[in-house]
Amino acid sequence: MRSWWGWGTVDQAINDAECVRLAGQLPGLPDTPLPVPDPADLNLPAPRTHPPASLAPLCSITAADRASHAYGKAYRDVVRALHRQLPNPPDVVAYPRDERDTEALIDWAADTGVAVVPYGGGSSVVGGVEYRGERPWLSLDLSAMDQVLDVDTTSRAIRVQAGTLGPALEDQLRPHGLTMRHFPQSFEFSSVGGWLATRAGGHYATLHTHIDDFVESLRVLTPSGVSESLRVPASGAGPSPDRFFLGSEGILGVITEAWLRVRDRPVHKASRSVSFPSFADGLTAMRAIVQSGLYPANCRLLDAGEAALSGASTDGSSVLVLGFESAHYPVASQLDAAVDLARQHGGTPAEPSGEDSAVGSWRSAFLRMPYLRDGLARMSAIVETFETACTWDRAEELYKSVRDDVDAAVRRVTGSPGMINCRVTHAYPDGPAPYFTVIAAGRRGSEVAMWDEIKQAANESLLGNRATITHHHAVGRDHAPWYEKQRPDPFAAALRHAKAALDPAGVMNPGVLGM
Ligand SMILES: Cc1cc2nc3c(=O)[nH]c(=O)nc-3n(C[C@H](O)[C@H](O)[C@H](O)COP(=O)(O)OP(=O)(O)OC[C@H]3O[C@@H](n4cnc5c(N)ncnc54)[C@H](O)[C@@H]3O)c2cc1C
Repeated sequence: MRSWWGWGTVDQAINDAECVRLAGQLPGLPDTPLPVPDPADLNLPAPRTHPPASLAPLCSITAADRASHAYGKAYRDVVRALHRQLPNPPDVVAYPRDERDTEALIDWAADTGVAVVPYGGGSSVVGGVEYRGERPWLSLDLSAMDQVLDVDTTSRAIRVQAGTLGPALEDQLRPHGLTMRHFPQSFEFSSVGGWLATRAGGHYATLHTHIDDFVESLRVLTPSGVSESLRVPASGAGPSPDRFFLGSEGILGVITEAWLRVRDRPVHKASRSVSFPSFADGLTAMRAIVQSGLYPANCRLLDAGEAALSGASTDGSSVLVLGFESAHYPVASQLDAAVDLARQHGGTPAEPSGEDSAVGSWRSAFLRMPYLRDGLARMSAIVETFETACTWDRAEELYKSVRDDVDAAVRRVTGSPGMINCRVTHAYPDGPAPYFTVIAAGRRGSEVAMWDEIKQAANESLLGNRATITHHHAVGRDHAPWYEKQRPDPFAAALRHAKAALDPAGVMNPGVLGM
């Protein structure tokens, strides 16, 4: 059963004793975890609108449905839910079965001024699925639209419905020997439509990183009609309709289907980790590897704090995790070439022995991390991440300056030092995408305000360092003020006009992307 307030499934959540044990590692936290409220006890405000009888069978107004669709899965969402702060849950949650249902729901909303918030897996960490305005609102949950509808094995592409979650997608591709290999950390509980609407980043860390790279064609239901792009491998015909809707985060319409590129399942795999005396040495080695024409499937650099936290190293070194894979040819020689480059830049490779233990520790810690975050949140710790990208010439400076700025903010807000760790999750020939984790002791009842102040400092630091406000977490409502500062004005004006043309009643996800 899915957790209504936290990450993943209820059975995987950290139990009370484990929460207390985890919190023991961070001085200054309370002795007991926040209890998990039952949605039935939340006293949610009564729904302000009701769908017409023809749509009622698709809709729910139960406390469990409304509470579980009130927020995404950011730290501040989890904490607010634990503190029973749900003043503005959706008035109605709808589960359309197909595009026709979706269209009928949007028509009703546009006619009655109800805001529509598309909901895929609900894993947004930027306030993307949480409406903050005054209107009644509908959470449009696409989870019933979860089928791969066509498999073109000749061109190796699939037509898939937007509500399909990561595991259901891969399950439907497996019998064909195919895979998409787009693995965001949230893979298990995020959807194809959500990936497309937020320009998600998968953890195959070079070459095909963003979902953009997989798109052949999109079908989008806007309040003004359906937009379906021509399905071709590439096109130079004017501005791309697919690029226009990618990252639109539900403000222009609902992505209902997509044709996406897939590939043969890999059978050859090789991985190894390399340790470095400093993060700067690791960055130099990483740059050499991604500029060499080798394209590792995994190429991630953990700083000393991150490596220690995930168990990948205990001696203060930074660790580069490298992996190659192919469906068609052995990859050992590519791994050797990358390890050689790392060695030339001061790296010490781990002994090659089957599944490298640093690689294995990092991977299991990575998948377990969201559950640990929730356990720590129940103990009133502050645990959150943010991410960015910049060019290589500024990477080292960015790392230092963001860490210093966030460290100062943590000390100011909490009165004590926190842990600020970094990993580079994606690497391009022209720059890395650093991902920061902040862990600090919060004060019970003030956790969200404390985090918001730290996050504000982080965003200002990214802006000051000319790094993007987000590499793959999207803009949503939380990043909108900083996104607006980075977005060119003529482009903002064009987007505003486009939204007015496609969504004249202004009902589609108001507030997101600053629209
Ligand atoms: C623990 C954790 C780890 C994460 N790791 C990653 C990661 O590795 N990479 C990454 O990119 N992101 C990551 N995220 C963020 C999040 O998972 C992504 O933004 C993801 O793409 C959202 O997909 P979703 O289906 O959950 O979308 P939702 O959260 O349901 O929606 C996200 C936004 O897209 C809109 N939307 C959803 N579906 C549609 C649709 N069909 N049509 C139009 N608009 C739509 C929503 O209205 C909302 O604005 C992580 C989040 C968490 C909590």
